[in-house]
Formats: sequence, structure tokens, C-alpha cells
Amino acid sequence: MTREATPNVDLALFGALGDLALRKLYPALYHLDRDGLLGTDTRILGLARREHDADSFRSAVLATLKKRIKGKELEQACLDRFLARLDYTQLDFDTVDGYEKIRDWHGQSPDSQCPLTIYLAVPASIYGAICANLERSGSLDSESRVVVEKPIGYDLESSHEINDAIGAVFPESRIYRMDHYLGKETVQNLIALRFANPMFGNQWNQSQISHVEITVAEQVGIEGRWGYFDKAGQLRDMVQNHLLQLLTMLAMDPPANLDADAIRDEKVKVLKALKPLEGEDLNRHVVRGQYVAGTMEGESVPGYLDEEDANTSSTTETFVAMRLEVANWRWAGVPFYLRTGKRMPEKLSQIVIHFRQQPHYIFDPDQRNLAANKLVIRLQPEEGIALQVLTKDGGLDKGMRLRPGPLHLDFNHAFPKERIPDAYERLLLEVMKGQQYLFVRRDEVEYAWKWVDQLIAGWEKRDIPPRRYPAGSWGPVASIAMITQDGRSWYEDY
Ligand SMILES: NC(=O)C1=CN([C@@H]2O[C@H](COP(=O)(O)OP(=O)(O)OC[C@H]3O[C@@H](n4cnc5c(N)ncnc54)[C@H](OP(=O)(O)O)[C@@H]3O)[C@@H](O)[C@H]2O)C=CC1
Ligand SMILES: O=C1O[C@H](COP(=O)(O)O)[C@@H](O)[C@H](O)[C@H]1O
Repeated sequence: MTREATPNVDLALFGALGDLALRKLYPALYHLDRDGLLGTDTRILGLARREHDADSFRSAVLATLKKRIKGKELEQACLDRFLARLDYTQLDFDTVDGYEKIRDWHGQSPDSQCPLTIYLAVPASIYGAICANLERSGSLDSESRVVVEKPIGYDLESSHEINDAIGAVFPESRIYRMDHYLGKETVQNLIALRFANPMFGNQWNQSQISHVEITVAEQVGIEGRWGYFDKAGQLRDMVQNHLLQLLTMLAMDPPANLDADAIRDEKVKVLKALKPLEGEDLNRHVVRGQYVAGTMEGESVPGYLDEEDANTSSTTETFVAMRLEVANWRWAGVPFYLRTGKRMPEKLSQIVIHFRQQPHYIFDPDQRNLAANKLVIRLQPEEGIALQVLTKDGGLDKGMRLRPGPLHLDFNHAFPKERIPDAYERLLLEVMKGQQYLFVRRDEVEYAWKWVDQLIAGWEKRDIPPRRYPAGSWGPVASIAMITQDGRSWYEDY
């Protein structure tokens, strides 16, 4: 099958020297270029307030590529082609002066049809001002697009303001709200797994599934982002967006087709059906944690309150675990256990679907807890899907003992020649193609905030402080007790 060429775009990158751009965006764009997935005339304009000319900017980008891309993937011809696409303009984003340079740069595109694509790799608080300045300077036309990063705001009210400000300049059909978890290979595979395999699709409900776990464990701490993170906390930084997005992909009803709005309509229904966590449930079904000093891979690491720039009386959570429910026909009575935290023993993002046991059990009573299938969907590291099935333990002396074992699809082994692309590669490519199904619609952001706001209001009212957990552990002991009280445990076959 011949591959369709990616349309050309003029990508104007605000925040061109920031952490996201350097760590994620240039490596992703380089890989796209190397794989022949950038339009021949695609160009990239870096915008930041530091002084640079095109050459010194290219050197900064080259340095980050050398640091982040494996040696054999750094090919001189590709590097030359990629760097030649880059240009730079120094700009203070807050005032309209200088924005005309973006208009002029776009006017020089060799492809008069290519859309100006604005990428806002900057704090959400200045999205509105940038959009207004772009419009005032006459840089935009009816094809221009904007890509914005999460989190959109700090709560429902601030997200309304930000979305209104972006929406005053761009229609929803040209706004691409990033949630990079939606670009991860295995998350994409959830759609295929659920809707292409009747074996799973027909079982995907409360009559066959007893409970679901979503774990997003990070090894990193605050990485110099204390100023941002302390205002947000793990609930706003990770749950409001990434974990709730994973939940919607898992729990949504089948969309009528793969159109962006067909999928997003179904995701919104899940967010609307989330049962509020309030009253006594805030104590029983939610655990907040904050890491203290501990050991990671044999090295001592400081606690959250000892990190650079820390305010030593902060009560911001760096870990959260919760049991939540989706109150609809498909999921009535099925708990979803979520946990995510910084400074955990390993980087691990995985979903575990626990299927119900057989109605009548005939094997060894001691093995009763084993006797159910689990579907383990691993997002990172080592993307893959494993179905835990039970077989007879081998050997003559074991009788009818059961043995759990995986039917395993490890993407790296199953498809060894295919490099698994980073989430940003896929999402940038979809922006260039003008396809929105992997981006978050405004109402999704707002329903997610509504649910999170109500939870935070409950914490504040009850003044629930975070529980301490040592860096390098799986979070506060209370997060284990939270699931144990339901007679279950976090899946541990890491
Ligand atoms: N970093 C990450 O891994 C992730 C980031 N995000 C989101 O991406 C966005 C960018 O994050 P990140 O790269 O970490 O942030 P950084 O602070 O590292 O980068 C932001 C950049 O924007 C520039 N900037 C900010 N305000 C202005 C202004 N008024 N005029 C000119 N330049 C300005 C800063 O310039 P200067 O250095 O001169 O201050 C800085 O280079 C945020 O919305 C964040 O929430 C989302 C997911 C992951
Ligand atoms: O959006 C964010 O995500 C990262 C985790 O992303 P991952 O792809 O490495 O799992 C998190 O560290 C950061 O705090 C958050 O803003």
C-alpha cells in the first residue's frame, strides 16, 4: 500500500527553548523527518525570548538531538535536512510587537496552501494573550491551527477562561488539545483490542469484569519544576488529564465510527457518569501522599520538601490513589482503582482488567483467589498486552493444581523491526494531517475539571493532609489498605 504524503505545515513553536520543546518536540519532529513523514516543504519557526539567530538556534536543537536520540538513528543527511527546516525569531509573547514576523515568515512559504500551525509549549496562563496577539498581527487565516498543552487551567473556572480566549480566535475544529497519553501506542491499541476483537468487546462490562486498575508510576521527582508542580499536585498534573483520559478510553461505549466526534462523544459520556467522591468516601476511597527522603536504585534522594526551591510547609500531594465508579449500565458496581505518584520504585504505566470468576469453582480451595483471568495492558516501559490464563500445573505429582501464565503480546518482540514511536511523533503527525480524534475536546476538559474540583473542594473542607511515603516505595500504606478493604490487592507481577 502506498503511503499518503504528509501535508506541508508551517509550524510556529512558542516556547522553543523550553523543557517540552527540547526534550520531546524536536526529537519527535526529527524522527518524523527521518521516517519520511514530514512534508517536503514543512518548516519550523522557533519563538522564545532569548537572543539567538537561526544558526545558534540550530546548534541548540542539534545539541538536544545528540543527547536524546540513539547514535544509529542520528544520520547526518537527516540531521542536515531537519536543521535546514528551522528558523528562529526572538519574541516577547506578551506584547503584539514582533508578531508580524510570524506573518511575514509564513508569507514566504514555498507552499501557499500550507497551514500555519501554532504550537503553544508555554504555560496555559498565556495561551489567551498569544492567540489574541496572533490575530491582531494579522498572522492567521481560515486554515490556521493551534496546538495547546495540558493542563488547561487550574480548575473549571480558569479552564473556561483559557478555552474562551483560545475559542475567540480559533474554532474548535482547529484546536488540538494535547494529552500525550493518547498518543502512546498501547492506548491506541485499546481501540483495536476492544472494538476489533469480539472476544474482548463482548465481555467488556459489569457482568464479566469485577474491577479495573490503572497505575501510572513515575520514578522522577519534581525535576526542577517545583514552582509549577506545587500549585498543581499530582491530581491536577496527572489525574485530571492522563488518568481520566485512560479511563474514558477503557470505559466508553463503542463509537459509531472512528471520527473524532464519535469517539469524543462517547468519552464525554463516561466523564459525565463519574460518581462524585464526597463525604465519607473521601477518607475511605482516596489517599493523598507526599514523598519524603528515601532510596531509589541504591541512591539516596531528597524528600519533596527538600527539593530545590521548595516551600517547606507545602501540603501538595505527589501521590494519589482512589477508587472510583462509573455510574452507568455498563459499569454499575465495578470499582476502578487508580494510583499515580512521583518517586516510585519504577516507571510503570499499566492497566489491569480483572475478569470475574466462574460461577462454580471446582479446583483446590487454596487457589480460589487465583482463579480469574486478567488482561494486563502495559503502556510503558515495554508496551504490550498479556492475558493471564489458568492452565494445569505440569508434572505427575501436582494433581489438578492451577498455574497462571501469560498469553503475551510484547510489541517489541512481536514486531521487532518496528520502532515504537514516541507519543509526540504520532500526535504531531495527526496535527499535520488535520485529524482530531486523538485530541481532547473542550467539553472533555471541562467535565474532567468539574469532577476534580469537587474532589479538591472536599479535601479542602476536611483539611486532609498528605500521608508520607518514602521515595522509592509504592506510596503510602493507606493506598494498600484502600484496596484491601475490598478484599483485593494491587496487581504486582511487574
Ligand atoms: N515539560 C513537560 O514534560 C510537559 C509540559 N507540558 C506543558 O507544556 C507547556 C510548556 O512546558 P515546559 O516546556 O515544561 O515549560 P518551560 O518553562 O520549560 O518552557 C516554557 C518556555 O516558554 C517561554 N516563555 C514563557 N513565557 C514567555 C513570554 N511571555 N515570552 C516569551 N517566552 C516565554 C519560557 O522562556 P524563558 O525560558 O525565557 O522563561 C520557556 O522557554 C506547559 O503548558 C506545560 O504544562 C505538558 C506535558 C509535559
Ligand atoms: O504531563 C506530564 O507527564 C509526565 C509523565 O509523562 P510520561 O510520558 O513520562 O509518563 C509527568 O512527569 C509530568 O509531571 C506531567 O506534567
